[in-house]
Amino acid sequence: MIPVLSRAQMRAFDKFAIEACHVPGMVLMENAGRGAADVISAIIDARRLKQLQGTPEEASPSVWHGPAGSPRPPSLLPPPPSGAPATLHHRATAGAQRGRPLRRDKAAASAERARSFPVRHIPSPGQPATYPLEARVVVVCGAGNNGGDGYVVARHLLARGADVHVFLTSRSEAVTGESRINLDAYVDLGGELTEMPSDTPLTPLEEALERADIVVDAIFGTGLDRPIHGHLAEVIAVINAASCQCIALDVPSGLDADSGAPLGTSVQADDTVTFGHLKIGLLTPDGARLAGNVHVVDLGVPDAPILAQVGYVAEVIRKETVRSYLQPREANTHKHAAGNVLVIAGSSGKLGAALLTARSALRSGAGLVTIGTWPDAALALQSRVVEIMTTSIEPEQLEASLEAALASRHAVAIGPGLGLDDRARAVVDHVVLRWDGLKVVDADALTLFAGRAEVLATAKGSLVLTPHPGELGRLLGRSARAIEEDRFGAIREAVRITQAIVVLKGARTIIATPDGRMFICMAGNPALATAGSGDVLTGIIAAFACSMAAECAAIAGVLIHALAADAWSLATGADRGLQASEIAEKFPGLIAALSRGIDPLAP
Ligand SMILES: NC(=O)C1=CN([C@@H]2O[C@H](COP(=O)(O)OP(=O)(O)OC[C@H]3O[C@@H](n4cnc5c(N)ncnc54)[C@H](OP(=O)(O)O)[C@@H]3O)[C@@H](O)[C@H]2O)[C@@H](O)CC1
Ligand SMILES: Nc1ncnc2c1ncn2[C@@H]1O[C@H](COP(=O)(O)OP(=O)(O)O)[C@@H](O)[C@H]1O
Ligand SMILES: [K+]
Repeated sequence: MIPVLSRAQMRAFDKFAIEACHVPGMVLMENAGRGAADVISAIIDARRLKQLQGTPEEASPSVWHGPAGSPRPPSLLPPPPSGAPATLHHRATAGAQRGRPLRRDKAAASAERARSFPVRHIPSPGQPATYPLEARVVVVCGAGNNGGDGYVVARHLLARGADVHVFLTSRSEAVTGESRINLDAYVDLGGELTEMPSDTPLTPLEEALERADIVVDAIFGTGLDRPIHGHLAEVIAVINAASCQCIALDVPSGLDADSGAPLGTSVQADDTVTFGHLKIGLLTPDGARLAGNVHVVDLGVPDAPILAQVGYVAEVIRKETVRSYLQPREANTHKHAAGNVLVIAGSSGKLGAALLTARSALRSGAGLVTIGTWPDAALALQSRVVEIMTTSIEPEQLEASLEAALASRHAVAIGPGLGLDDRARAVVDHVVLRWDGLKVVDADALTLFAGRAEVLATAKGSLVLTPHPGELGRLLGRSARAIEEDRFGAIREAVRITQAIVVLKGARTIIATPDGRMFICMAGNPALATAGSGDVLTGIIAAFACSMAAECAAIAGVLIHALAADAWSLATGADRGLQASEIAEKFPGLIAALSRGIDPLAP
C-alpha cells in the first residue's frame, strides 16, 4: 500500500513522530534533507554520466569517479526532447556536436575539488557515484522548515563537492529553531549565503541561476496557507524563468498540498522530492504538471504506528494489488463463465464508440460481448463485426427489447455514443435505475443524469460511474474547471450523492468508493488524450466486473488502460498519435505480464 496524505495528516505525522515517538524534529529534518541530497546527487550523477558517454575526451577512465574497478553504469537518461530547455546534459551535447572540447574550463576546477573530495571507495546507498559532484547548485530557502530542509540539502551537496550557493528569501534573523541551526551549520562550514529580503533586488539570484545547473526550491512546503504575492511571487517567477533543472523540496512552492492547485503562483519543478509520504496535491493533473517526477524519501520513522494515528486519504494503485485480482483461467472455463457483457451504446454517426467499448471488453477477457443499440445502428454494425453480437433496442417496445437484451448478462456498459434524446433517456433510466446488475455508466448515460444525480442513489444493483471532469461537472452542476480545481472534493461529493463507485478520469485518474476510500492511478500519459479512449476504459471495467468485485474491476481497469498507453509510448517514443483502438490491443499482454508478476514496462 502506498498511502497519500493530506497537508494536515502530514503535519500530524511529523508532530506525532516528534511528540509521541520522541524522534527529534532535527532528526526528521536531517533525514528529509539528506534524502533529498541523495536524490539530487543521483540526478547529477545521471547527467554527468550521460555527458561523459557523449564526449570521447571526457569518457576516458581518468575522469570516471566511480568506485575503483566498478563498471561505468549505462546511460541513465533518455535523450533530450526536442525543444527542451538547455540543461547541463543538453548543453553538453550541443557543445560536443560543434566538435569543441566539452566544459574544459571546468576540468581544472573539477581536479581541484577532487583533491578535497576524493572518491569514496565504499559507497553507501545514496552516495553519489561521482566525486566531487560536478554541478553548480542554487538553493532558494524560505524562512520556515522547508527552508531548513534546504540548508541540510545545501550542506550535504557542499560536502560532496558541489558548487553551492544558498539564497534566503528573508533576513537570517527571521530564521529560528531547527532551520536556524541548519542555516548556521551550513554557513559555518563555509557555505555561501545571500540574504534576499523583500527590499532587495533579485539580480544576484538571476545571475546565479544563469550559471547554475540545478535550482533547489525550498521556499514553502506544507506550511503554505495563503496565496503568494509580492516579493515571493517575484522570486518564484525568477526561478521559473531560469533554464536550469528545478528540484522542489516536499512540494513545489505555491502548490496547495491538498487541492493540487497553485495558491497565487507556483514553482514549476522538473522533480519534486517529497518527505515521508506523497501529498495528495501532488497527484492532480495540475499538481503532477507542477511537481514533475516525484521522489518520496523516508523520514527514518516506522510508518505503520503513526499512520494508524493520523490516517491517510488515498492509496496509489499498485501493480501488485491488481495482480492479486487477476485469477488464472480454469482449464474448463467456457465463454459464459468468462463473462457476458452487454454494451448499450452507439447511434448513427457514433457507431465507433460502441465498437471500441465492445472490442475492449473482448480484449479484456469477456467471453461474450453483445452491442445493444438502435435498429438502424444495429443494422449498420452487423457488417462491421465478427466476434461481437448485436441486438436491437426497439423504441416502440423499449422495455421488452431491453429485458430480452439484458437476460443472462453479468455486466452492462452503457452510454458511449448512445445519444441524449428522449428514447436514450428512457433506456438509460430503465437499465441504470431498474436492472439489478452491475452497470458501468459512461458518457451520454452520465449526461442524462445531469441535474438529477441523486436518483442514482436509488438505482438497483451496483454502479460504476466513469465521468471525465466535464461529465462530473454536469452531474454536480459545476464547470469542468471547478471540478479540476478540487478533484478530490468533487469526487467525494459525487460518491456521497450517488452512493456509486466513481472513476474521475484525467491525468491521475481517481477512484472513490462509498465506504470513503480513494485510489489514485499514477500510470498513463497524454497519449490517452484521444477520442474514444474513455470508451475503451468503460469496456475493460465492464469485462473485469464479470469476474471481480466492482471496485477491483474499476481499479484494475484504470491501471491496465493507463499502462497500455505507457507501453505504447515506451515502444514508439511518442506522446501522441495513439488510436483508441490500439489501447485494447495491448490488454492481453499486459494482463498476462501483471498476472505473472512481471513489470510490463521494464526494459
Ligand atoms: N519537523 C517537521 O515538522 C518537519 C517538517 N519538514 C519540512 O517543513 C515543511 C513545513 O514547514 P513549516 O511548517 O515551517 O512551513 P513552510 O512550508 O516552510 O512555510 C513557512 C511559513 O511561511 C509562512 N507562509 C505561509 N504562506 C505564506 C505566503 N503565501 N506568503 C508568505 N508567507 C507564507 C507561514 O508562516 P506565517 O507567515 O503564517 O507565520 C509558514 O509557516 C514541510 O513541508 C517540510 O519541508 C521536514 O523537515 C520534516 C520534518
Ligand atoms: N493527459 C492525460 N494523462 C493521462 N491520462 C489521460 C490524459 N488525458 C486523457 N487521459 C485518459 O484518457 C481517457 C479519456 O476519456 P474520455 O475523456 O472519456 O474520452 P472519450 O470520451 O473520447 O472516450 C481517460 O481514461 C483519461 O483518464
Ligand atoms: K518547496
